[in-house]
Amino acid sequence: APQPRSTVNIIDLNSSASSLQSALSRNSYEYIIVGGGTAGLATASRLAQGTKKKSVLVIEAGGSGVGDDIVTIPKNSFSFLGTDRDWFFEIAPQEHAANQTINLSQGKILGGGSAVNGLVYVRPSKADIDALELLGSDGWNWDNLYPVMKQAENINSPTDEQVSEYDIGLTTSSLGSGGPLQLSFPDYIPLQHQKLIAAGVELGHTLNEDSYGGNNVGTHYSLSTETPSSAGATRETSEFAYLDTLFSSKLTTLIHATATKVNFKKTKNGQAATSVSLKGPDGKTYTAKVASGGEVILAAGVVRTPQLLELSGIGQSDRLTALGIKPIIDLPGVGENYEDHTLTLLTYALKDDVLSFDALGYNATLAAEQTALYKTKAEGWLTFAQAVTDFEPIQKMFGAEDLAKAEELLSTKPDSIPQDQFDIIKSNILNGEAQAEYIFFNSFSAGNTKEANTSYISLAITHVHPLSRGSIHITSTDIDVHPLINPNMLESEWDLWFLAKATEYGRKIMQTEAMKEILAEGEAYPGLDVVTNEDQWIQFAKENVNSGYHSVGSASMLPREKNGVVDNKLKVYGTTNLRVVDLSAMPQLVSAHTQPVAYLFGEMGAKILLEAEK
Ligand SMILES: Cc1cc2nc3c(=O)[nH]c(=O)nc-3n(C[C@H](O)[C@H](O)[C@H](O)COP(=O)(O)OP(=O)(O)OC[C@H]3O[C@@H](n4cnc5c(N)ncnc54)[C@H](O)[C@@H]3O)c2cc1C
Repeated sequence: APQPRSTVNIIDLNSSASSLQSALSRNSYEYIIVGGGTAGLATASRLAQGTKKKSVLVIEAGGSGVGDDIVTIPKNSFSFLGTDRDWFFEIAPQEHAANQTINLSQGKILGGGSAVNGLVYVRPSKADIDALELLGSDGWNWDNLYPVMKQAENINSPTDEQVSEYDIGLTTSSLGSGGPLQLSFPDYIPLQHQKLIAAGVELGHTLNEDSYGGNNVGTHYSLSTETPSSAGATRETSEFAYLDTLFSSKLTTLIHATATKVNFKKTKNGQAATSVSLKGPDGKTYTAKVASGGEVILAAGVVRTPQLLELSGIGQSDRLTALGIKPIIDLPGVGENYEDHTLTLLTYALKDDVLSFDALGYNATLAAEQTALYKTKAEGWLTFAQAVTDFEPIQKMFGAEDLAKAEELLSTKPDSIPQDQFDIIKSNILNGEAQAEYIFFNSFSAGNTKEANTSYISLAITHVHPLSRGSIHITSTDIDVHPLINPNMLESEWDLWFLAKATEYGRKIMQTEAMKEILAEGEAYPGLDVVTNEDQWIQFAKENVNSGYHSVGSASMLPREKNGVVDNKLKVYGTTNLRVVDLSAMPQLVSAHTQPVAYLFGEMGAKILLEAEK
């Protein structure tokens, strides 16, 4: 059960900066975790519970999500955009995508991405996980990591009512039980989302009721990171799941505290982290000291972990020197090998009697009813964020001509991807692993022809294994200046063509008999007569590509000679005691949403550190 907040040791620098100053000057910490996000809090809580040492400190730039409706109500996912829980990142103009600049909001809050994301909880495939070992990280394979993924989880099986109302099938034994992270199905699943399963089946997709066991291909109901209605139907974040349940008095968490640099001393075994500099809301700099034998663990996310490494003198020496930073470790991989899922959206109006979240905006009675239902019984529309996903391989999506074209495009390695990553992805594509994901956003989410009093739905089409690789680098020594974020979207010809074809296939899904039962005539965006041939779909993909908010790779776990930044113990090359546990260490994207991988890395970080104590 969650601990009462008064027992969880959180120091808010907004209100207690002066007491912190004295606490930090008196104490040093065996483990300092920079970033209290998805992976960071999993590592911190597990470490604090298991360590024989005395103290664990978390430094988080944002505040707490407790009592915050934007965080806790599942329906409000994505409502953090543009609020003070948002880092406001933006991707640099994308040369291969019509020079678009693209939003890359990320959570600036305890829980990080887990506090603001779409709540989708889906498992990567066995092949995605085995790729880690193939890329050079011994021991990082499905057989070893599947139990670690399960250790994070507590599956709440669908209730009898949910099974009978929605026909939910799920192999629950493929999920963990007894872990801190509550997973469940929302009380309410809109009809249009249910139809996505029927549409897939109509097109010959596999109905996969065991998508958590290593094979994720097919259409299925998928779990959300939320508690069941019987426990309030609130979002699970790493704050609520880990910090509030795996209680340890050894753990101190600073909020509204921004780490600015890790400081080192040279030893015969490499650079040793001695302290972390941080900045409070008052602009003052504080120092958190690392105790003898202690470790610093970076968990600041895919954008800000490489930023901190570079600001601390670890990265491409020339780049650092040019900015006036003294390089202490020349590590060319820092900020490289970065990628994100690419995504397009198609929008459709629903028939008059089928309603989406848009109706909450034009029907005040419905909005009031649903709010009351949620507040009193934890039921109804507000419990819902997502519940259906469909992951498809090219063999299900394409006819013979397109399959031949795919083989032809894959005969040449694109420039930015290393050969071994390319070989793995290519063989997965040809072996029938999922390459495109289809989900609905339950509202008008793209286009400019929104009619009043009309409910819409948008189909999101994601390319899950892009080949293009980009980079994230600082351009300033100021922690508050965002790094230059360039995923290099659609650089590879395969990425562009596949995203275009997968989007076109999305329209096919929307033209099934199952969809005709709920959709109004036509297509609100882009329009059935606007995009009609392959060239137009390619242009559409270029001009409309979005980020899937699933960034990885900017401080990759790879061999050093392959541009790696951390080894298979998540330790930064050239250091004795600096680790990375967030998704910057994940070297390659998966055919899944990424929070389960962040929890996996968080759990692995603690496991590795606790084993090192033995
Ligand atoms: C809008 C959105 C929707 C998404 N939807 C889904 C979904 O439905 N399902 C899914 O599986 N995944 C989803 N994701 C992706 C998933 O949430 C992320 O991949 C995952 O949370 C990343 O975890 P992380 O630990 O690497 O980083 P984060 O969780 O982002 O944690 C980084 C933390 O570090 C803090 N921080 C950064 N810099 C500093 C600093 N200098 N000092 C102190 N603290 C710092 C940040 O505030 C943050 O709390 C979504 C992401 C977003 C942004």
